Amino acid sequence: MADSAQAQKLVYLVTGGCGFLGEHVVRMLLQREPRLGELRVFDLHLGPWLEELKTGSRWGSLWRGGCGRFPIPSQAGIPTPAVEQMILVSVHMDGIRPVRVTAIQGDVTQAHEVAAAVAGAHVVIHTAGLVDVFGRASPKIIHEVNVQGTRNVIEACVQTGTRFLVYTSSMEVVGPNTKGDPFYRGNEDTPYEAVHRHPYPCSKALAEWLVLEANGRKVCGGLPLVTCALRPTGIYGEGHQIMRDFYRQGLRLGGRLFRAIPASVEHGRVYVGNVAWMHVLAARELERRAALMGGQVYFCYDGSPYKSYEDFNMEFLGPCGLRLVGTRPLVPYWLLVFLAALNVLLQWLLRPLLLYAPLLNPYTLAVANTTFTVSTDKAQRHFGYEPLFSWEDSRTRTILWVQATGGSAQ
Ligand SMILES: NC(=O)C1=CN([C@@H]2O[C@H](COP(=O)(O)OP(=O)(O)OC[C@H]3O[C@@H](n4cnc5c(N)ncnc54)[C@H](O)[C@@H]3O)[C@@H](O)[C@H]2O)C=CC1
Ligand SMILES: C[C@H](CCCC(C)(C)O)[C@H]1CC[C@H]2[C@@H]3[C@H](O)CC4=CC(=O)CC[C@]4(C)[C@H]3CC[C@]12C
Repeated sequence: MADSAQAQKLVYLVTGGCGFLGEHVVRMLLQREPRLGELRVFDLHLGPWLEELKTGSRWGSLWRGGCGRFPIPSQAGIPTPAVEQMILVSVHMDGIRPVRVTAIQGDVTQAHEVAAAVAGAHVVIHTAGLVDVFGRASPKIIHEVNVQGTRNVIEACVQTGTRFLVYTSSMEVVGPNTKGDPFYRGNEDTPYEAVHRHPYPCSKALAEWLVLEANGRKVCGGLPLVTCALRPTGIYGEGHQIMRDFYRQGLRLGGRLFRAIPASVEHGRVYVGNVAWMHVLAARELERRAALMGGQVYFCYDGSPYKSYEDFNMEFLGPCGLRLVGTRPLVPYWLLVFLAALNVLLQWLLRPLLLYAPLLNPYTLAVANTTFTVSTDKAQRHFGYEPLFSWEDSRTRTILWVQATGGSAQ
């Protein structure tokens, strides 16, 4: 990748580009990546928001320009997945410039679809994943999407000559572990016994390992692949479905939520805009700092305060009119453990009839009830990451989003 913005226009691919985080990564690239020439947005479900980009009708106006539907040519005989292209004029930080946005409806578990999307890309940001800790999907599907999907992305890079891969990992790769050991303000080198049983963290850990292992592999053309993995803590912000679920639950309960977790348990959280910014920066710096960044992991963090999961949510839900009842948990912990186990049983019994997947289960209870916070400057030292959004900004943006969409079906 060349240094000047004029010298080379780069092709970026964002897998999972229509998800909660992926959408923010896409928008961040359009706003803040001066060398962006083409942006490929790959997702199983494209959703309506890409269309809305053209009119700028969601989260502020970014866009002007036209759109056309036409197939991209099949690369090296590989059949292409469903593709829509838009030539858009992005209002970038440093001026107005054309960017080709290519929406690709595809499945990361299908190697040929991934290869077609990756061919010709300079950088891949792989955020696609199945985020399920509620038992909605089977362990097999979680493994297929998160592990086999990641393997397909790596192999596609190797086959097609794409050299730079940023992977969205998770704090869950480290913990909380099955013993519930606290991880207090830890960094990437803090010793911690990472032991998992749940399919989601197991799959993320395996996928992260694949990505890091692939660093240095020769891609088509003979140059080495450069990879790194970012490990966000619990992400919040515009588009966070669980936050909206809690808001709606609070409204149903007459404007109240009931404390279940002690206020002393700290749970790490990070604003989605800062997670997106960290991805954009990491992707940008991977070539220049390949020796330093290649094969590395980075916790993804910002200035969000260390609080319990519920107290943190109240930073947004409070200004939206909800109240958290109780300074201490209202039900004893043993009862929560019992209810969580009961939910597992009910999920199993009801499975032939319906999908019962409540928020409370033994895994989510353990995660919410175990201190896990990070404090590190590794990303700052390695590629100059500083949060783009202050805590006040992040909070305001999230509150406005909850207020705007909390009661609607959006
Ligand atoms: N939400 C959170 O708190 C955290 C999320 N992460 C990671 O961040 C990434 C993004 O997560 P979110 O945006 O929260 O989830 P999300 O569910 O909103 O986004 C994931 C996207 O991947 C797409 N996808 C799923 N299966 C696919 C497949 N087979 N082929 C192509 N696309 C597929 C989905 O359609 C969705 O748009 C995931 O890899 C997740 O593991 C990491 C840490 C915390
Ligand atoms: C749903 C949980 C809160 C329920 C509280 C209860 C049991 C009292 O009703 C959420 C608590 C912690 C969340 C997880 C955490 O933020 C880390 C995550 C990282 C990821 O990579 C994916 C999402 C998640 C597992 C996140 C999921 C919801 C919680 C378990």
